[in-house]
Amino acid sequence: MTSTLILLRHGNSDWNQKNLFTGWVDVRLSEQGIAEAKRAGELLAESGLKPQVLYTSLLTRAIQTANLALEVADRLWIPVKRDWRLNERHYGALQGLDKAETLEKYGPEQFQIWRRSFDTPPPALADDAEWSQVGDERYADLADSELPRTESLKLVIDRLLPYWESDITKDLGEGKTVLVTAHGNSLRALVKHLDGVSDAEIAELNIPTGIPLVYELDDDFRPTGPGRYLDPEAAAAGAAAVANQGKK
Ligand SMILES: Cc1ccc(S(=O)(=O)Nc2cc3c(c(O)c2O)C(=O)c2ccccc2C3=O)cc1
Repeated sequence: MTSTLILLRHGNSDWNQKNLFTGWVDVRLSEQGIAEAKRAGELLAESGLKPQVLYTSLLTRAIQTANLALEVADRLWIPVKRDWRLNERHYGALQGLDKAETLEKYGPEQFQIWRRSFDTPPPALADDAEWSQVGDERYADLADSELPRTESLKLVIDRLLPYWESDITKDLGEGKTVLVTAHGNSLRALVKHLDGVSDAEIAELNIPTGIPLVYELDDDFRPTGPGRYLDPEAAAAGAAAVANQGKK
């Protein structure tokens, strides 16, 4: 049975505005991000797509984005499943730092290594650090050994794909239209799997915020064609903006 998958990256957040590594720090959408989420709802409504189940991470910015978009699309009533395995990449000891602080603390060489690496995580965040998630109620069901203190993109993929296989594909297998509202790196992991992007190329893939990306999937949950953004022009501009962020 074929199915439709809609990926939606949360809108701009308060820490995006401050250009801070956010990761698992639970920040809210900025006013810009709220507007982006509402626009995503308009694009969904105009497309005629009708999400039948929602998956989100445990982070407020993704949950807000989904709620705002579904409210505009008049689909707030659909069932929702939330899981940590859709969370953003954990940025370890970089959480809460901006680019300048990171360069000052670790130096440009290490900065570039991390930035370009697929499987080298930043230093682990100490359990007593200001932006640690240790003791956060939303992760109470995780064994302490399961709670990340830092992640590489590879580790994000390693924890996300089992959830894709065990949960998300079940709804897709029933022919449902599934909306996944998540984060830049967790969605990169999904797109890498769907489009067969190489380890070397994935770090250069920038998914724009607030623009639904739609895949039609076959019986094996493989795309029947390329993913399509519901606003291709805005998506191209958004992806370029994310890429240019790194050139400042
Ligand atoms: C908070 C922040 C710091 C640096 C930038 S950037 O303009 O330099 N671009 C940038 C930087 C990085 C990264 C990035 O994607 C990026 O666009 C990373 O993915 C990354 C992953 C693990 C450790 C460090 C990095 C990283 O420094 C953007 C945002």
